[in-house]
Amino acid sequence: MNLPKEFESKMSKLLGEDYEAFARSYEEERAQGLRVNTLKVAAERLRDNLAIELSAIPWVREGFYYGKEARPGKHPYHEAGLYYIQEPSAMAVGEIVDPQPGEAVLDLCAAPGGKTTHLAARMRGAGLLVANEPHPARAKILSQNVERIGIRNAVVMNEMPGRLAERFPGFFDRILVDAPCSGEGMFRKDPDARSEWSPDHVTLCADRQLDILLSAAAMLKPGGRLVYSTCTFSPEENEGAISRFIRQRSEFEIAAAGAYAGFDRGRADWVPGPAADGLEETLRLWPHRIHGEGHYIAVLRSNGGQEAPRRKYAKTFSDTKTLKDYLAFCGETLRAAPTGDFTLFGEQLYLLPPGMPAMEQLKVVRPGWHLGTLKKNRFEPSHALALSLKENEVNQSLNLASDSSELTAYLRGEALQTEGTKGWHLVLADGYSIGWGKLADGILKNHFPKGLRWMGHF
Ligand SMILES: C[S@@+](CC[C@H](N)C(=O)[O-])C[C@H]1O[C@@H](n2cnc3c(N)ncnc32)[C@H](O)[C@@H]1O
Repeated sequence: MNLPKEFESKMSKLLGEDYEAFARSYEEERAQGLRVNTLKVAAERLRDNLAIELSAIPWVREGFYYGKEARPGKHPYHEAGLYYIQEPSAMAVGEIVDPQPGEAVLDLCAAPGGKTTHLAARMRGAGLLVANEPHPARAKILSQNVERIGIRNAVVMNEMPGRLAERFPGFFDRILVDAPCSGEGMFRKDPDARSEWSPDHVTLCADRQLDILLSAAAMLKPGGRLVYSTCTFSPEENEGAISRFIRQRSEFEIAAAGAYAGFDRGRADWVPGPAADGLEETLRLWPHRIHGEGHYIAVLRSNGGQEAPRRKYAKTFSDTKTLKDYLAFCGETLRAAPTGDFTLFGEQLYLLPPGMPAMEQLKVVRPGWHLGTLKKNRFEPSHALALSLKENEVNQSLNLASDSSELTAYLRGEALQTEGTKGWHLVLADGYSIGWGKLADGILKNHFPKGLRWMGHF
């Protein structure tokens, strides 16, 4: 593989006798992984049911390697959100953030959503997860992944970290900064990272990382946990960024990130400038030591900072007049109506996660659990609602085998012939929700979203 020359000589100086093994790893096949969405299915169960050979990734209990011939992205279970395809080393980050149900958690650089979807599964639908991504097109992809994975308690935003810091001082229990970086750890996977690399780009990334960390710090509760990760090797962006940050925010200290077989320790001796205490508690993941790409992970704990001021909560409503058609839909279709703090964006009805602060003047892509559209005199359920429901939560469903021609026809957008009660039916693949259909006179009208439909190449 053609690597930038200056990168090679820098790594050779840093790694010394390890450099040869490191360089050889670029000639090897990269690892491919999927992480089971435990909001929907237990890891062992998916492993038993998916006709793809999976082997355990040692550092994450719901993560598996799959072989290079397998195409898990083209399986109905992927459409049903039963797993997220994620680079194996990246799965260590969610494991180390370790969010708990009921907490307020921020994923500040979140697209396309690998870590967001991991954090959500660990939160088990309880608490508030804010997933933010400043790049608009990437924020949209993040939002689609939140939908597919069936997350009910996430708000997706499209803001710069500084704007969020003004609005959420001292608010979050845990924050993840999975920072934009020079991507040296992804050279095997991503040719663009190779062609964009330069020493100046490394410096630019390091300065931006410091800015993002300072914004994140302002949003953390006293005693909160801030996890910083990159997919690069450069000390400037890793131990260096952490050291510069702690010099500016002395109430932070490095906390132990844990010990995992094959993971190395951070290197204080590589820091350009004064090094923070405790860098040996941070983690370096090397492609020549584990079956995964390069990563760096640091855990920071705040021992001071700002208490959250009293805040304004997001505007909600609960009048049954506005909700009439929604409640009628729930009565017919669902065993229990989702209730809580409702909000309307145009005619789109959402349930806010509990404790969500006011969002005025912020760019919000998804303000919570999307229930559907309040049309004139009727309610149309959303794809997000379908993907977050289980078979035992609906009155009518149509369960199709994942390898059946009926399911393929459904995923292509075709209507299906079936008998049953008139009205909305949750369509399932082997018992896992995949979309809506509306039945009348023996024909199930297809409500699988047009943009997701399977075309000829499947
Ligand atoms: C490493 S990627 C995040 C990957 C994501 N966490 C995941 O697991 O799927 C970094 C993200 O940060 C975003 N980003 C770029 N500049 C940023 C900034 N100034 N503040 C926050 N995020 C930024 C990028 O657009 C990119 O989506």
